[in-house]
Amino acid sequence: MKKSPLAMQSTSQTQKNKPLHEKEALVKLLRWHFGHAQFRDKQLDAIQAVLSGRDCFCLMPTGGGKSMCYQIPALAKPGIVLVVSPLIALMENQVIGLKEKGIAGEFLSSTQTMQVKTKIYEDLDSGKPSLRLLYVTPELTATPGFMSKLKKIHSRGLLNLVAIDEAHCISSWGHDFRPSYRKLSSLRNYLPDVPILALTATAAPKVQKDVMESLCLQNPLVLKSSFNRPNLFYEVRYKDLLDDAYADLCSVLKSNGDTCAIVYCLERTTCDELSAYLSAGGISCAAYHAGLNDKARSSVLDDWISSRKQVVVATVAFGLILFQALHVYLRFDDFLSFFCFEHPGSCTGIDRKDVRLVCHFNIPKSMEAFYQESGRAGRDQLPSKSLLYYGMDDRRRMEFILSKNQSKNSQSFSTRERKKILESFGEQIPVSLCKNSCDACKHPNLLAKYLGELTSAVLQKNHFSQIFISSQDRTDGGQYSEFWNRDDEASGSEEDISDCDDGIEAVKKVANSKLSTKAGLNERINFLQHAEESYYRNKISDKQVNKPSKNAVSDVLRQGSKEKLLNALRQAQQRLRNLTIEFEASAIFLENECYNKYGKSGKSFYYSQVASTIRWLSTANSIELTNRLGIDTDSPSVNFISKEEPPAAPSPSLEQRPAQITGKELDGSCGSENSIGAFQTESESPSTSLPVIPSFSEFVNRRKVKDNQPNTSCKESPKKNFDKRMRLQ
Ligand SMILES: Nc1ncnc2c1ncn2[C@@H]1O[C@H](COP(=O)(O)OP(=O)(O)OP(=O)(O)O)[C@@H](O)[C@H]1O
Ligand SMILES: [Mg+2]
Repeated sequence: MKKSPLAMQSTSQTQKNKPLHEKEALVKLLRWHFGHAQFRDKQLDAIQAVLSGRDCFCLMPTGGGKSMCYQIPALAKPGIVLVVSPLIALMENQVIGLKEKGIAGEFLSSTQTMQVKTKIYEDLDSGKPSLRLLYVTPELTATPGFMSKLKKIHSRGLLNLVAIDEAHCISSWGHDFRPSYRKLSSLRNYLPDVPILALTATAAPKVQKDVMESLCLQNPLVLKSSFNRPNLFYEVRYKDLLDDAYADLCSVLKSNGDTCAIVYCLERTTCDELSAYLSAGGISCAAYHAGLNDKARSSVLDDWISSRKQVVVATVAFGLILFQALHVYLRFDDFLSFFCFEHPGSCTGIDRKDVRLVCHFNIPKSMEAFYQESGRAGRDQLPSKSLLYYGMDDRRRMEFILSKNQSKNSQSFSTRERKKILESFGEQIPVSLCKNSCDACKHPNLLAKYLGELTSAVLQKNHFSQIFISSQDRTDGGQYSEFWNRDDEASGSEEDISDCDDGIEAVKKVANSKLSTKAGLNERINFLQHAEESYYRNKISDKQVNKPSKNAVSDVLRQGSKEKLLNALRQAQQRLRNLTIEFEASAIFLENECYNKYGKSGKSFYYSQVASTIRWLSTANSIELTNRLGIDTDSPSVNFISKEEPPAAPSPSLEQRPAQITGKELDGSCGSENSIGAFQTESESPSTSLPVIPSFSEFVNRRKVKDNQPNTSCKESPKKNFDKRMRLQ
């Protein structure tokens, strides 16, 4: 609704030594032009400071009302306020808003026609410009032509203020550095007595200092509102614990009813896929990213702003690179295309007041970006929500991108988001300030449960992507263990432990696999052992265990393992000669055992059990083997060719384990001593049930017992012992 500007107080007011503009006159302007009853926190202080000619640095939360701090001064006295803004779209957005209120505002940018620009310049040169606010990009202020026009306006005493919006872009410490903003430091040289107002919503203390120094602010009034957005509820959901994050988001949007929402994604492809999925689920939504042509983008924006579309699924460019802005930042395109996501930028100013939900479907690149983007919600100060989907894969990807981009590490978004956000801007707050407006405060137990499950899931997925097979002294004397990461393991299913022609050789081959981690062997053994124990302690809920994940043991893998076990059994028969068993049935039996014990816990454990079994087969003597396979002779899967009841092997007492190999065993006779690797859990004596292959923990514990035994004989190192067996083969 257009209104004529209120009659401005003449400068004669200053003769009465009254502050140039008293509060009630300014409140009148606020009510008359913008319809707001009162100034918000710090707005009046900033306005009065700049009207009195003082520099001001103003830190206000997203949606806090920073624009008012320069729009009111433009109405309070004749002349022009110059506003420097990083985005053409933001400038256009504000100028449209001003014109609707009858306030003469314009913006200058490379996207305008010469005709429009000429008209603006003529007004500026007229000596009595009608313009009150002129928005420009930092690039334009750096051009000599524009600066000479500005100096002319200034020489006529018509330049009242230079406002720099999104001032954090000046600082390279900021999350949104714009090199062109650095040029603004020359403004002070050319316009020494014009007050400068720097405004931002996201600036940590270091950035604040950098901004004030770069702009050469003189004794500025520093106003810092709390970054807190009390009307925002922060929630984190963990993708690694969800069956389907897409479906989860769809149900969240549906439960929100027909409210307006923004969903931020890292990449265009995710935008398109997610938008299509949500549309198919009945959500009125559209994708928005720089891959759309200008026409498509402006229609998506119009539909969303006019509520024809409920949800926009956008790359972080949404508040940043709208169709016009692209022309200004074109040079960034090559940078963008490399990361195939939009210009990482402060998602400023898209001023739709009633955004009730902002969802980050991928983790944002920094806390500042998260704050800016989540700040698009609830700009009318009504209760709104910020929902972040946190996934380990997303985090790894973001860290890769940031490492390429030499930026700060991506933040870990876990709990107490509000507290973390405010602290990242240097604002210490008591947890009580949150007043249950984040999931950590509102549902602490639920969150603790999720984090526990997430830890186990991540351990199983990420740290168990390494498989521990056994430890041998390295041929070069160093210590190593057979850790290899999941990729090897996956590729290893063709050429790993027993695909070589000799099981022992195969174990050696695996044993020589290079380390994939830097930690020492013992630390890794301990780590893996604790992880295995804690895994079984906080067993992931059935839903998770049964969840088909890429770590599941597939039939193909099981078939491969059975073949390996079959090979190992054949090699044992060659070694022991007098062993007559049904190989196929025995291999199936042993593989079943591995699967029954570890199949549900994922590939890592299952593989290590198969490997342990193969290692055992390569060292067990006939008695142990027949015991292992023969006690349960009724079992359909195990039939012995030899009919006589195999003698039950005496259960080796603990101190004998692991026994040394004796010459007798090596010639295949069934010595009563144990052979290396013949572990049995003390709870099982051969007569009652099969000797079990030690679990990883048992294997480690036995190793520790052995390592701690007094060195009564010059024990052969497993390596030497290993070679001896090789020679005797
Ligand atoms: N004193 C006030 N009373 C009520 N509403 C206000 C007041 N000042 C500003 N607003 C409204 O608050 C909303 C956000 O204002 P503005 O766009 O200036 O915020 P901002 O601080 O620039 O946010 P951002 O950091 O996201 O750019 C606008 O809709 C504006 O009309
Ligand atoms: Mg703003």
